[in-house]
Amino acid sequence: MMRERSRVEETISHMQRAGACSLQVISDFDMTLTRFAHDGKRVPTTHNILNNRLLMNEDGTIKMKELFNKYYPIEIDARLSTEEKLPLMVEWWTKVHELLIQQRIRKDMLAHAVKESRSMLRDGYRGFFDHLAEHQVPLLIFSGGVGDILEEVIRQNHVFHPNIHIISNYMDFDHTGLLQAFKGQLIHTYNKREGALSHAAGLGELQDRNNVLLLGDTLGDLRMSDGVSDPRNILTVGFLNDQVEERRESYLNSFDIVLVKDETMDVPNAILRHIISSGTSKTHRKKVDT
Ligand SMILES: Nc1ccn([C@@H]2O[C@H](COP(=O)(O)O)[C@@H](O)[C@H]2O)c(=O)n1
Repeated sequence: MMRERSRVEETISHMQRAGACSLQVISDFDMTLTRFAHDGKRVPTTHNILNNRLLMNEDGTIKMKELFNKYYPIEIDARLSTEEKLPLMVEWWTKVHELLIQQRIRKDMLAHAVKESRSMLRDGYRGFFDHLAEHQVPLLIFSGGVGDILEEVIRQNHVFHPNIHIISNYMDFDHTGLLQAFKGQLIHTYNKREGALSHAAGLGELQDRNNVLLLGDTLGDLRMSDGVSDPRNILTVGFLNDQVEERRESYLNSFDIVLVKDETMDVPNAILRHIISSGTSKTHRKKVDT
């Protein structure tokens, strides 16, 4: 579904003329680059991958599920405003991080937990990651999930390429490899603007790339591009995975393109193929300039 077809086409056409050298991709991770569901079951988020007997005791796994069941419906509730949700999201993340710290999670078990999990990137992910890397288009992954797990998921799928930058919640381990804290400022669904301004704006590689393809699954993700300096064209794609009828209107009013219960990267891949393949490449532009 599209908001205003002609405006979307015009934006894509501007981005295509500017080509790969002007482009950056900013994406959320959980339920945007990863699938929402597979075979009728939810695919775990990075936080939920930690909810594994290898890492947590039974009491811990029960508490973590209870917290998910309490706060996730609030996160996606179309009747609540961002302002109403914000303190509750901080409460959720804080409680879960405290719980994970109490569980004394071991760093050397993380890869194993990811391997055992049902985590899955969306169909067509390889084309997405490889194409961006091949054309040296930076991919900024901006996630309220757990950075260490996120990295492991993309590593185990063999797509952790050098063009990737990650802003997320990273674990801090003590000298024996036990989780003792989370590093830096907490990132959750609805404070991505602050993260964008304090982290993304400083990434040198992103300077002069004023065309943005933004991918997200919540309205909070739209703020991920707030750190882009001098943006020219921003095309936003929203994955509407859950509570479709309740949220359809707000997604259509907020994202340029809305993908409903689409577990693939087909649409972002088609847009990227169009922008990257026929646009002005770095080498071509240099030749033209000289
Ligand atoms: N304890 C938690 C906290 C959050 N989540 C989900 O993870 C998503 C955050 O990651 P993004 O990559 O999407 O920013 C968020 O949407 C929550 O639903 C969780 O599962 N457990």
